[in-house]
Amino acid sequence: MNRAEKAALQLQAVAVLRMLKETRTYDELADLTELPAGDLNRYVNGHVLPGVERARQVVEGVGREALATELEARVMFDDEGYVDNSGVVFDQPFLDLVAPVAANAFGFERPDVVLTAATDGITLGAAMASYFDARLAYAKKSKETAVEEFIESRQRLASGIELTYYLPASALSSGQSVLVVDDLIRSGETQELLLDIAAQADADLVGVFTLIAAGDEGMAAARDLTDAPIAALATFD
Ligand SMILES: O=P(O)(O)OC[C@H]1O[C@H](OP(=O)(O)OP(=O)(O)O)[C@H](O)[C@@H]1O
Ligand SMILES: Nc1ncnc2[nH]cnc12
Repeated sequence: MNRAEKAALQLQAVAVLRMLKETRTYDELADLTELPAGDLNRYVNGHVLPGVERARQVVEGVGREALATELEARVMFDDEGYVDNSGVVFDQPFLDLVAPVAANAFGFERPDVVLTAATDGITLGAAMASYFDARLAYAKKSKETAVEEFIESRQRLASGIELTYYLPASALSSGQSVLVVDDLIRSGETQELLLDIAAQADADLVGVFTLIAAGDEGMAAARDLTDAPIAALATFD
């Protein structure tokens, strides 16, 4: 890890601690993190930065668990099992915290491109792309005006409806490394289309990350399509 990467990790830990502090006293934060309350106060107020090892523990351990708990509290299911995740995907600062935690906890390599599906994947995709200093590409259900060449992927869903995603061909090139992300994986149909687009582009898949796995069907479908790591921040039955 070079100096800049260490500094970034230390600042991420401070951001995680500040998020946790919003709903906790310093004593509660000390219990949760097993760090002294006085030190935590100095980190949260920006007077001192946590050391690199402490920062790593906060980001990988406490950060991941706390973000998963926060995510679970914000996601609503209706009577038919549909997910309302607007409390998460509309909150860019929250997603900006998820990105480093997910990247560190699940060990994704830095990609050249983060690929997602419009619409709800875009804010997570932007957070991940910004964290990795990578480009963001999002496939859409319609063709962008004035773009001439697309990579497109179509499949007939279980419902009989056909779903097509289009990505401007210039957004993903042969040999580029790509991390596929989305807010939700349920049936896995969207993942199949995104992974097919990555394969058509001849890109190298470094992994798949979703905020929410609703059941295992979609995660299993994605696992069948790649050996790259596949991770969810939270899983719901
Ligand atoms: O695993 P699956 O069953 O494919 O479901 C997951 C997909 O469903 C949602 O998008 P949706 O198709 O509702 O489009 P939207 O983001 O435009 O709402 C979500 O953002 C994922 O992309
Ligand atoms: N909001 C949603 N909830 C559950 N499954 C979905 N598949 C696509 N959108 C969904």
